[in-house]
Amino acid sequence: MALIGNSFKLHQNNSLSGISKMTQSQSLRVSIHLPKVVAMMNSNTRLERNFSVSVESVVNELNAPTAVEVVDPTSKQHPTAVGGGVEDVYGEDTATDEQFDTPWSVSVASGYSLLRNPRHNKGLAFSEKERDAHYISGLLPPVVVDQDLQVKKMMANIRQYVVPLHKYQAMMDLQEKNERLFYKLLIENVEELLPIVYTPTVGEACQKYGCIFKRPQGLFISLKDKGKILEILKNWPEKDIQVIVVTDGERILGLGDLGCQGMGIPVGKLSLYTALGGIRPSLCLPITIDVGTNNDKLLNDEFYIGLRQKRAKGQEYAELMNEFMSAVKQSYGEKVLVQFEDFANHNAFDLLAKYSSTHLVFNDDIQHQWFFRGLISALKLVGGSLADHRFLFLGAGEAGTGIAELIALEISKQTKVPLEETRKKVWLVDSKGLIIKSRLDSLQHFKKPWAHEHEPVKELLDAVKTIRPTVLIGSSGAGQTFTKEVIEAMSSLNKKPVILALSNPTSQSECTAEQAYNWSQGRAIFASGSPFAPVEYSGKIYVSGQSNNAYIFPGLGLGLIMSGAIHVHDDMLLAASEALAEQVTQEHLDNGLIYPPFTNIRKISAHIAAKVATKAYELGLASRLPQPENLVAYAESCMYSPSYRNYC
Ligand SMILES: NC(=O)C1=CN([C@@H]2O[C@H](COP(=O)(O)OP(=O)(O)OC[C@H]3O[C@@H](n4cnc5c(N)ncnc54)[C@H](OP(=O)(O)O)[C@@H]3O)[C@@H](O)[C@H]2O)C=CC1
Ligand SMILES: CC(=O)C(=O)O
Ligand SMILES: [Mg+2]
Repeated sequence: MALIGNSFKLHQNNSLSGISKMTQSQSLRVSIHLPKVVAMMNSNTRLERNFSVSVESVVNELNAPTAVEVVDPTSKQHPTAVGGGVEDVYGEDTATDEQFDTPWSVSVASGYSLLRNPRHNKGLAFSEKERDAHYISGLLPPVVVDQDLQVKKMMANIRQYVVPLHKYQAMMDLQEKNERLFYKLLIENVEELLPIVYTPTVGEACQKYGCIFKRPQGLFISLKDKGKILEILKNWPEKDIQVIVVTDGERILGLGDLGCQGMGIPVGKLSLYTALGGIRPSLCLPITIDVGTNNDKLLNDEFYIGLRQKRAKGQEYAELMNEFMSAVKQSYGEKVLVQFEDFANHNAFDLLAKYSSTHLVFNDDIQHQWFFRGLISALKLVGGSLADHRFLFLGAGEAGTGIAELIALEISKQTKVPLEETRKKVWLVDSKGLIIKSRLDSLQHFKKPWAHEHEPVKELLDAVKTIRPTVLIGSSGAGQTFTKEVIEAMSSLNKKPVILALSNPTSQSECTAEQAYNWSQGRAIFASGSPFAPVEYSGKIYVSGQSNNAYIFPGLGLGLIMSGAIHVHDDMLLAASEALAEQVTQEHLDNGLIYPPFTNIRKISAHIAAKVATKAYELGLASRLPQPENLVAYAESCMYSPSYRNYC
């Protein structure tokens, strides 16, 4: 909870600072969640004890009990109850009911510290009245500007940078200085800024995270914290967390093991939860679990910021993850959503399977229902039913086998042919070649269902020639593997070859848009994980789609939170992907786009959230009752708005 207006701060160790600057005439509002306080008083935990002391301290120190107003924010009369009025007791928009589970540490920002508080800082947009009321007159030049002008100015600044990483750094600086302006910029310029805060630039940011790290953007939990993870979670300033994105940094995009520097990924994903899905920033917590790294370059880099040891595995790894997952539940309750991100496949499948029954978890590197819908759109352009097509994947890991299974399941559903049979429509190539029966014994468990009868084939080009796929999907993390020969072979087999290069970032994309269109003489139906600029081929402009899970997880998260879902069910993921598919219009398809543009992503997210929530209610997995009548409208009303609040 934050209070604006007095030079006063309550610290977790019970001390008060700046109290002498207060006069009795200055009023101080302390807004608390009364039921929670009762719980706090009955408890012995560090922060909770502090709270009871804190309110007393405030009253005693001021010697003016009437100056402390204790407000029950659950009261209907409370001015900030819903939708964010002008008053901003919580320091941010308060749109969902969850708002009342506020943190109980009190921090009061004013004067110089207010300008350094990213959640409340408005920079030159503080009005004269606010400047007077909050002791910031003189700290800013006299001009007062509105937020729109600030957006215009920041965009001009960012556009001056030529190097994408410099744009990334400018965005991160902004996020650390003025959170609302950061989100307004991102929301209003999503097509331009998504490639900066997300793939591809976030990949380079992770590679250089050791050098660009400035201030905490999330929590680092390492092997050294074993036995203390619960305490570490308490060091994060927010106590009401609803979404965690966690990585252990072992498979960062297609860039491999970046150890502790993988932090850029949870930070980037969570900024999309807010910008694209409307989940308040304070509810989001990026976490990196540092169990070491097997990346020798990092281990030998004197500036590396993580543990300098090889990765822990086996029991040591499992115990740390287990403590983490328990601590998360104990700290934030059963309904905190944990998204596993960019774990290597030897851990990712097991973690998802293990915690699916006990926690609200999902992994968008494995669960690709959204992609499947894009594929259906692509096939509309080519013709034929799903069962008429043959699919070849380069890459048989989390993404490849996850998508392959969805395809086989859907063909089985449509044709009533058993799954074991429909899987034969799908072939996968890994680093050792085509996955076939004779390799069965040495295959990882997730590859085994894809081992079909065939002669050994080592190279992708030979696999294309012998399997004769209609759809080629890149999920290898290996850049430039769809060579000219491969795409020409696909084009000689198909009038309209479907080529989907999913690997991120751009450097790891199996081919570029330009290559796909040039080498197929403009006939390819192409989409990629990271965005490519439009391409001109033979006088025609080709705009390729971005096939990326960013379409789905922000809306999915919002739907889970607003329904109070207690488990992620596959049908909810399917509902999310159906909602996405509904947003693809005939006009998009006519332009070769199999996904809608990101420009309308908040609207898309509201639809996804509503479909997910509807499914949660249908399945009896929603805990937030009664069910709102119009879930799309409700989703929209829950969304975080980055507009400034009025502090007077
Ligand atoms: N667009 C999107 O939204 C998403 C994109 N991705 C991207 O997909 C890529 C793969 O991710 P994920 O499946 O999790 O990774 P995994 O590590 O689980 O799988 C990679 C697979 O690619 C194979 N492979 C690697 N290099 C080659 C090569 N040169 N030739 C043939 N096969 C190769 C590996 O073979 P082997 O098993 O033999 O080692 C493995 O089967 C990443 O780049 C990631 O960024 C992932 C999720 C979503
Ligand atoms: C997009 C994503 O999650 C990945 O490339 O891993
Ligand atoms: Mg990922």
